[in-house]
Amino acid sequence: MKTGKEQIETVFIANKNPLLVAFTVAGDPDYETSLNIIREMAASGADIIELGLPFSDPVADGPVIQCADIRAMDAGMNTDRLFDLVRDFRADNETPVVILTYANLLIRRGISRFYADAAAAGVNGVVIADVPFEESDPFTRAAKESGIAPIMMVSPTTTEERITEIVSKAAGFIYLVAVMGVTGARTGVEHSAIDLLKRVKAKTSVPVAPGFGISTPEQVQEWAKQGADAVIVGSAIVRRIEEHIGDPHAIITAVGEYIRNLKQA
Ligand SMILES: O=P(O)(O)OC[C@@H](O)[C@@H](O)c1c[nH]c2ccccc12
Repeated sequence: MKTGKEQIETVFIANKNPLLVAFTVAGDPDYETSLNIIREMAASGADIIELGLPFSDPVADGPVIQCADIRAMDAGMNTDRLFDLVRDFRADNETPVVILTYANLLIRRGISRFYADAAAAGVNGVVIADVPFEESDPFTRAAKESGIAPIMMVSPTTTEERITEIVSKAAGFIYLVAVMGVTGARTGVEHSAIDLLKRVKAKTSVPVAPGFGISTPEQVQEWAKQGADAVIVGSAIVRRIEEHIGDPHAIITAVGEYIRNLKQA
């Protein structure tokens, strides 16, 4: 059987066009609707699902995802429930799942235990929003032991030297932070990010996926043209959930329609 990390690699190899990584906060607005949202994202063409494990102090997140974190926590989401959610999704779906969260939640559970439980639930990769490269070793090691891809981040301010070190530890894909600041939809594609994509790709064969501020089909097309291996879209999806709170059916329709639009691009 393939490890979680190998399943991510397989999806990249099987697709010539850039992949779509679709983010949502686990348990937003509630467990059942969230499960239906991730099923719909996969059915509408998302190649990888990125699930945010909500945290009380999400320093890298903008207002849209912060509010989603609060909705999900109020509805009872936590680490155990996250793994239940992945397990329920896995009952009939093989789309790779990457968890996005903050270091505190891994440390609180015990780093090894977090990765072992994640692997048992069917998680393929883990991104930690607030661990600098210098402190990433215990996480990367535990990820490796569990067959989970440690997804590493690079940003426009990362030095050449650091990029070299980061890509040497990376697996699954590399998360290219396309704009400085917090998560949230923006327009256009910054030159510094395109330049960063070229610099990272020159150093590694691990796929590179820009995220932060991507929301329009035009941006997706631009990234495809520039040679991105995937694009990551978060806040724009979460915004569609927020717009239809109280109407689960409308949430699913809006998310599905939006994903299909991006996928076409
Ligand atoms: O929301 P945006 O701008 O589309 O960016 C993707 C992002 O949502 C997702 O990958 C993410 C959500 N929270 C994060 C925290 C850090 C890094 C990345 C993330």
